[in-house]
Amino acid sequence: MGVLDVVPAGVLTGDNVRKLFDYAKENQFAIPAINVTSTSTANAVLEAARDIKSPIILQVSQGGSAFFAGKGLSNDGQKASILGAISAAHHIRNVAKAYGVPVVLHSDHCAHKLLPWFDGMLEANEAYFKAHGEPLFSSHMLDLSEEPKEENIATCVKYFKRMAPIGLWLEMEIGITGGEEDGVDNTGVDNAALYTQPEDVYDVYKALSEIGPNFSIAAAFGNVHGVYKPGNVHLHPELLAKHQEYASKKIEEATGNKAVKPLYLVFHGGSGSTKEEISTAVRNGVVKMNVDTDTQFAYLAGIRDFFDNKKGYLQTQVGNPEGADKPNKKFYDPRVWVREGEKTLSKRVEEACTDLGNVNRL
Ligand SMILES: O=C(CO)COP(=O)(O)O
Ligand SMILES: O=C[C@H](O)COP(=O)(O)O
Ligand SMILES: [Zn+2]
Ligand SMILES: [Zn+2]
Repeated sequence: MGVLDVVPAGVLTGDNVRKLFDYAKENQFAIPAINVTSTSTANAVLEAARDIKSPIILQVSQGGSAFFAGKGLSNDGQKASILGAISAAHHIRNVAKAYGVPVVLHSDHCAHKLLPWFDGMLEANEAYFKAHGEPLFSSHMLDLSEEPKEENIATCVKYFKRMAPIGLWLEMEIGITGGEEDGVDNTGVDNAALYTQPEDVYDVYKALSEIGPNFSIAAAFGNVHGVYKPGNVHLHPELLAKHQEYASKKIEEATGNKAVKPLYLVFHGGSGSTKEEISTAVRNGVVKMNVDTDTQFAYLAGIRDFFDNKKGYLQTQVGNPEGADKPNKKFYDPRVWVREGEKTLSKRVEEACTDLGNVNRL
């Protein structure tokens, strides 16, 4: 039995998202969530998933969404980020089935000051639900981890009550991801905030599970966005086992039911992580790992190497090392050099899938 026996190809919504994550948890693998900023990057990620027969998660950040709509648009009131996220979602929905893989369509960190972006996407989901009986996206992340815990949870509860009835998954963050995210600079946060405690994770579980089962928790275990000199990031994915055990114990006390690894956990800052850190995280119930920085670098690599290797063909429209009258159109056509970035991006996505055990899963 494979993933396609459990969920269909194309964008998943509602309980299908949970069915996919349950299947991943039961079979000890996780799915990478790759940040996409254009149709080119989105297609390259889908292509990788198709080639290695894997389900995949595509996500847009607030800045990535604005880029999708075009940097030339004003982002006053998050207008461009809302429009870009909707455009990305429609594009991905339009092509996902053709790639033949199940896709989770997600939006990334949304801090308090970015809530108007979230509100705009939520309105689009509600309108789409009215017309099609399912939301436009699969899931969204709320990141109120900079706020006091009570406020973080209360805001998640408020939004989840609106999301659950239309079949949207919620990812929330408790404990802070270090480094930089969307204009939020977490480079100097207190070290303790980078490691979430089991009691705090359970508080989230308790509050959200009263509304519905379709949510995940990005509990911090030293995660940092970006890639730094070795030794600067101290990841402790083994701590995630304590969250699962604590939640199991509390659930059993409250209901009498035994729950094995009841939490759906999310790994932020996947770039630069070791294979060992990744497999420990998966063993402890991580179902989604975000990768952005490494795939950004991978997209550049193909284009950079093309420019280096074809330098003599890219200086003028006519004239190259093969002759002064030779045209260079087939070298400067963006479909040629952008494609080189797509190929190297696809390879890096395949590597992320391999690290997570997400290969040949359809
Ligand atoms: O967590 C991420 C996006 O939310 C990605 O982090 P990296 O850029 O470190 O891979
Ligand atoms: O927050 C983490 C993601 O890598 C998003 O990054 P971004 O804001 O640069 O798009
Ligand atoms: Zn955060
Ligand atoms: Zn993140």
